[in-house]
Amino acid sequence: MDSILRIEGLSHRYSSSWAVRDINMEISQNGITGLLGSNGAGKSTTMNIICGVLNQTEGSVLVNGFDIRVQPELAKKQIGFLPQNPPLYTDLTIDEYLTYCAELRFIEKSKIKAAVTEVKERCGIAHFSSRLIHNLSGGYRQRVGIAQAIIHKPKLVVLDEPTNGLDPNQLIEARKLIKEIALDHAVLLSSHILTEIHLLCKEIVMIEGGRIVFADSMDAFDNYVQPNSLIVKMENPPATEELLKIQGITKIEVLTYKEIRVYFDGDEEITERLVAASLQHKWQLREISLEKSLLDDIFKQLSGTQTY
Ligand SMILES: Nc1ncnc2c1ncn2[C@@H]1O[C@H](COP(=O)(O)OP(=O)(O)OP(=O)(O)O)[C@@H](O)[C@H]1O
Repeated sequence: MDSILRIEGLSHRYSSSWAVRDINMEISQNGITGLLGSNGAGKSTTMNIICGVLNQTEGSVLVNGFDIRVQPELAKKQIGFLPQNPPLYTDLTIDEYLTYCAELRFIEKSKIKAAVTEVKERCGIAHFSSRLIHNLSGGYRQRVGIAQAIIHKPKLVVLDEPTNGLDPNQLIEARKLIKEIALDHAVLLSSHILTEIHLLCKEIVMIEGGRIVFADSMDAFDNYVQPNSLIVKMENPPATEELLKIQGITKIEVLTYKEIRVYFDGDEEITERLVAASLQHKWQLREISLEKSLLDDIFKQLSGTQTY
């Protein structure tokens, strides 16, 4: 794989307890990779190490080929980081703050103004250029945080719970912005919310108790947690035996007169077969919904009961 980030055998211990244990992962040059895990799973620790904010106890992190411990300056040039608590100077205006960030990133003096203008446009904050950051809403502060993370055009953008605490409208806007950024950057994003990762990411790395419990494409994750039951509502439901004749259906549970739970194995083409049978026999199908596993169940399933 053409990777921008390669992590090998990464472990970290705070005083006596291990927060992260033997993390191995690789992410490619573009697209969004989601780091999913419940609170305390080790997401921030991993991200802080990737970005050189924290020195790991064991293992290595290579960013675009540069080891964050051996060549920290070169490695950090490749990274833009939005930590869980955005490092904003709230007494500065957006312009002042982003100019300062550009200087910290060693952007050439003559190019700073253009870089600030470009990033403000991209993050939709240009109209608030002279507003003090403490007078911005949470959503706009987050945009400023993202702006400082991409001002130097890093290859890898690391966003630690970037959508946390945003209201529904801000959430939609933030997702849009992150997707847009991923068009020309590799993005690693953490969240404890499966839906968030699902909506945004093409790859998913799930950690629990400091260890990776699942790492693959979002499609593979979907297959892994593939529901094997459907709720079906029909005006004129047939007898259970009729439904069991449909290929793939393994069990029927009658919930109410017009509502049944259908268990199936194999792929989701079962929905097409059900629709076709309903049309043919005039069962008057009104609704079909796949039953998705709850995140808690998936966590339990993936993390097992391992203790260490
Ligand atoms: N500075 C610290 N000193 C001691 N233990 C810490 C420190 N920071 C984190 N931990 C512990 O390390 C483990 C992993 O924490 P981490 O913050 O990386 O998890 P997280 O997945 O980011 O969770 P959250 O979403 O709640 O921030 C937790 O058990 C946490 O209590």
